[in-house]
Amino acid sequence: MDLASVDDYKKKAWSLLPKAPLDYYRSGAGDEYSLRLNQTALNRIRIRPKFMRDVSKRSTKVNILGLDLEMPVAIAPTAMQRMAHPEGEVANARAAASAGVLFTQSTISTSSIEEIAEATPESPKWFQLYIYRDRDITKNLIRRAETNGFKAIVLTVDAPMFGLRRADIRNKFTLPTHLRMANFVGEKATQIQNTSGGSGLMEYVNKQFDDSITWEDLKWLVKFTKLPVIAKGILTAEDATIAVNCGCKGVIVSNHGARQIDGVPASIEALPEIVAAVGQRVPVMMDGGISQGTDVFKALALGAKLVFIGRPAIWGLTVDGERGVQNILRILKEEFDICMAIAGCSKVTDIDRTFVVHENFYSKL
Ligand SMILES: Cc1cc2nc3c(=O)[nH]c(=O)nc-3n(C[C@H](O)[C@H](O)[C@H](O)COP(=O)(O)O)c2cc1C
Ligand SMILES: CCCCCCC(=O)C(=O)O
Repeated sequence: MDLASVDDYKKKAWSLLPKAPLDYYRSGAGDEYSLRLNQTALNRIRIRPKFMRDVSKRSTKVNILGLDLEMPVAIAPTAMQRMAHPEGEVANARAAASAGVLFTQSTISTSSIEEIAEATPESPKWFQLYIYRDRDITKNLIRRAETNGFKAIVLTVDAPMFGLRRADIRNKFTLPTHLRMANFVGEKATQIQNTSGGSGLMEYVNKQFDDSITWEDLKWLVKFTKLPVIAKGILTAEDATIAVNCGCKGVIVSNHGARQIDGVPASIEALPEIVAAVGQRVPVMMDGGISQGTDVFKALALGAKLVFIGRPAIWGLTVDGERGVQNILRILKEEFDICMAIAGCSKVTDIDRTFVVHENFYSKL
């Protein structure tokens, strides 16, 4: 098998995608220091395996906010997936459904809420929300997610503005004309225009997204929707505590794939302080740099209940559509299961803080 790891899929996808979509998917903010850090920080964590523990019967299953999931890996919301494959988000959601994992749909999708619901009526899915200046647009998205079987609203809190993504500026990035922002048919928010000569998406976001939002808006959202609300993009204990006090039923530790501010910590670095702050009250989840089963294990050992993958699913989608994402999920599940077994864990709840140390631990030797 020549595609045996997420990294194999990444390399293949990079060779297939045209420059502008590849740069959009791949890149991070600024000099991309935090982008590299998302993975190097994971590599600085060492697993402390504990042997001879009868791991003959194992399960990778978890339950998150009432959802039974085959493994603690979910699909993160990523925008505009039809640039990667003609079936875009629909293929990604179908792959998640067949693997029994959670799919999160982005507001900025090239497939609509209704298309995702029709393609995967029974499977677990959450809807990721950006708050638009036009509150009617925002309310309409929430109501459609509710009536179409989505089980939570994931409010992304780290995007009052678009991060400085130089590749998109250089490429004058815009959505190819055969694609559409599928959640906004007939509304002004459908179109990305590029009047600035820079990134069209940056222009769109800075025009449409509400940069005045505060925690009061989160409180409004918690009241407005009957679904649980989860805050995504949390990087500090302070914000995690506020989010939970505002009524969030979960938090996602994330630096947005390092696409918003360069110089922020890796998500895995921020995770422990957030687990310490709110981990007894709500599930703490994380994303950023997860590319192997051992990364999943490390995040869980540091207190995450669920991890998300963004780019890895896009690489799978690019290479082979629904089947490509299925393979990415299969690879991660196998790798996670093998890691659990050899480290001495039969079930996900066996994984705890004692299974990892920072590499500095060994420099004392
Ligand atoms: C191409 C791309 C598009 C994204 N679009 C969104 C989005 O629409 N909403 C959102 O909350 N996060 C978005 N993110 C961030 C992801 O949800 C997630 O936080 C990040 O990709 C995780 O890092 P990873 O790509 O290393 O797995 C996007 C990330 C990428 C790479
Ligand atoms: C930060 C707002 C960006 C909206 C577009 C989708 C997205 O989140 C991304 O990272 O790209």
